Amino acid sequence: MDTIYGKYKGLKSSQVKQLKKLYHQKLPGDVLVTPEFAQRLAAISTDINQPVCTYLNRRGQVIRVGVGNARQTQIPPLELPRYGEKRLSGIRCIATKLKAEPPKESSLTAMVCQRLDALAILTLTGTGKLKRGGGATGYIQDVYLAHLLPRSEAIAGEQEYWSVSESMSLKALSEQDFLDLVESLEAEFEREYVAQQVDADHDRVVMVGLQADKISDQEFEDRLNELEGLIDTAGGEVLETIHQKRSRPHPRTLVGEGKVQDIALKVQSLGANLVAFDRSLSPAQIRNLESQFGVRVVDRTEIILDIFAQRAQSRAGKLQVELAQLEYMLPRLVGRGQAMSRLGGGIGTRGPGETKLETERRSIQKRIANLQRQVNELQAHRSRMRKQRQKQDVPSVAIVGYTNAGKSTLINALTNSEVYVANQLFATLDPTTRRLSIADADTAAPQNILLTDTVGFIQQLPPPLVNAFRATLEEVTEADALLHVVDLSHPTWENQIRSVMEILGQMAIAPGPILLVFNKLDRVDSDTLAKAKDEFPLALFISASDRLGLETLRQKLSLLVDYAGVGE
Ligand SMILES: Nc1nc2c(ncn2[C@@H]2O[C@H](COP(=O)(O)OP(=O)(O)OP(=O)(O)O)[C@@H](O)[C@H]2O)c(=O)[nH]1
Ligand SMILES: [Mg+2]
Repeated sequence: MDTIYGKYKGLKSSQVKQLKKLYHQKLPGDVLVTPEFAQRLAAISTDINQPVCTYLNRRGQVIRVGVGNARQTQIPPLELPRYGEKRLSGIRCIATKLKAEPPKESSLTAMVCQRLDALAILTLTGTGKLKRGGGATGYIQDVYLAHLLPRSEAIAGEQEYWSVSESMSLKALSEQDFLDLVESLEAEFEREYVAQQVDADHDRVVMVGLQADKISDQEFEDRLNELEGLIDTAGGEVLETIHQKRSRPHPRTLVGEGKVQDIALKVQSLGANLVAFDRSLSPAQIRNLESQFGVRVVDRTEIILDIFAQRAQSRAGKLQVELAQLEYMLPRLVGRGQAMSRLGGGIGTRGPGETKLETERRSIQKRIANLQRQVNELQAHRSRMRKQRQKQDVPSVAIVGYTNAGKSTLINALTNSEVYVANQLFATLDPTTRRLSIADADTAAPQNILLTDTVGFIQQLPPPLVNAFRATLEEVTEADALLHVVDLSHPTWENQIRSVMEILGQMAIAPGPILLVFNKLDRVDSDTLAKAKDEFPLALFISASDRLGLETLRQKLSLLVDYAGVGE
């Protein structure tokens, strides 16, 4: 109870003692601050020639004393007694300021991030008188009172997220009806919260991108657009995008300290419940960021995993997704566990909490081993099926490509099937194989081939997914030949080709011959078409949905399997 926070090093022990004594003060519950407390705080602050912040709960108890401004002494959200956009945190800050000027934006931001009941700023005169018996007078010049604004008011008034009073007297401040202020604010927050819940069946997301040196502005923008698409597919709504250029990521929080504050402010002011990063975050980074934002933090991998989890239909699909999720989760268990035990709070929870965590970890490891075994069985089963097909000498062709390229549309168009097609990322998770009859290139005799539609690729495919989906991906590597479908109407089609080739290159078994097929021709302008034809003279150009160029594709398919050396 007598820790002094902030920059108190170099203070005399008598001064530290004075600061610690502030913890013994108790104010009446219904006043913001008493003149006596304010003057005494100002006297200490004047003595040490530094700003001092005190944090009080609604019972009038001092719960934190810190040397420095409101930003430097702030309480991390997870350590606040209560936290959530529905209410205020129940803590107010009484702060001194050496210069006679209104509070700075960084202090106000800190107030928003902590959802403080109020922030009172006392500016100093630089002198004053100590009275006998410990009282003080004359230390305070101007007083400002700041508090959060309900969102509707902030938007209507095109103001910031806070309101700051004109300078007032200490007497006026101490006569403020404090309880009335916080109660009316909270009623408004509650109303907004309920209104928001009504149409909130989705996550409200603040998206964060970090632009490294080597990435061009265009590439960065494309990546963020893709992340927004992923969030949208996962069922979230991006309320705001924040980015930062930085040559080296910050080890603890990825983005810099100032940006962390910006993000926290946005989270609070927009009522977001999720922050999504366009990067992989380490378990420690997630932990640090969550404690600053007070809401869940996810990285790109977790979003992709979430989409896969929502999409998985078959037993095999669910199995592989669960495996990927657990593999991703295991190293992160420690962090979330600590956050949780802190929420549970207090003496006695820590020991058993850790033990429980250890048990949990072991049971997850067991489950992973179990799932691995099942995936191995699946892999063996698929491999037996393939062997059988090979015995029958039916050539197989797998359709691969970036997600949303039109692979499923193509297999439907070629084989009159009804594989699920949607303008979503990762619409297909489970491979589907269909028989296709084509005319042999040489003899014109009818020939059967097997066409397999598979899961789409994406740049930087998360490693746990690659591992978990190896049974599915083997359908690709074990096929006699590949059709690589590219959405030529997509602005980043060239990068998408590169990403797909990279992923294919990383597979254990080298794929057979690849036929490049540019799709969505109906939506492509002539310049792009000319460019693609120039760069890829051997490619085919089709529109799967408009059934354009499919006849040529059938002919080429026959040549392709001939070339692959099967089915003769
Ligand atoms: N304009 C146009 N749209 C197409 C064409 N082919 C597919 N689409 C659309 O593109 C979207 C994605 O098609 P899918 O066939 O589901 O793509 P996919 O490659 O299977 O995607 P994933 O399974 O998610 O990896 C759908 O909205 C299709 O209607 C085309 O030739 N032209
Ligand atoms: Mg598909």
